Amino acid sequence: MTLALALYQPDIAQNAGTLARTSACFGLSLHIIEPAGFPVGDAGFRRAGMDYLDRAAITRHASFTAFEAWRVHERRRLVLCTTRGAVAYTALAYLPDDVLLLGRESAGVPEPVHAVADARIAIPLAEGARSLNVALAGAMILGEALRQTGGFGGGLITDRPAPRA
Ligand SMILES: C[S@@+](CC[C@H](N)C(=O)[O-])C[C@H]1O[C@@H](n2cnc3c(N)ncnc32)[C@H](O)[C@@H]1O
Repeated sequence: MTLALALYQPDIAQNAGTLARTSACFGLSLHIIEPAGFPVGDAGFRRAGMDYLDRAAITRHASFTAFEAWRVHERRRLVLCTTRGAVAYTALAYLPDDVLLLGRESAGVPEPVHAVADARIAIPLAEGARSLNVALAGAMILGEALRQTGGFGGGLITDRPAPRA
C-alpha cells in the first residue's frame, strides 16, 4: 500500500489538478471529498493535470462520511495538514499507507474533521504569514512523507554524491 492524498471539498480546480498530477507522478491515489467548488471535469482541472490525469487514480467520495467509511475499512491513518497543526510536518513519523488530508482553500476543514484526525501537522511559517497555497503545502508534506517511507520511485538512481570527474 502507498501513501494517499485527500482533498477536503476543494474550491479551486487548478490546485486540485496540480495535486492530481503530483499524485500520478508518484503513483499515489488522490481522494476528492465532495462537494467540490467546480465540476471535476472542469477545464482548469484538466489544464493543470494535463495528460497525467490519464494515469491518475482519482476516487470521488460523495461526503466526508463516505470517505471515512473507505478509510476506516482500509485501516489507514488520517494525517490532517492544517495551519492549526500541533506538530511540525518534519517531526511526524509517517506510515507508508497514511492518508494526507488537505483542507479547502477558503476555510480549511471544520472542527469535527479536525477532531477525527489521527495526527495534525503544520509547516511552520514566518511570523504573520497565514498559510501556503494548498498544492505547495501538499507537495512539501508529501515530499517529507515519501522521503521517510522510502516511497520515491525508481527514477532516482542514487542519493550518493556524484563521483568527482
Ligand atoms: C489556503 S489553506 C486554508 C486556509 C484556511 N484559512 C485555514 O487556516 O485552514 C488550504 C490548505 O492548505 C494546507 N496548508 C496551507 N498552509 C499550511 C501550513 N502552513 N501547514 C499545513 N498545511 C497548510 C492546509 O491543508 C489548508 O487547509
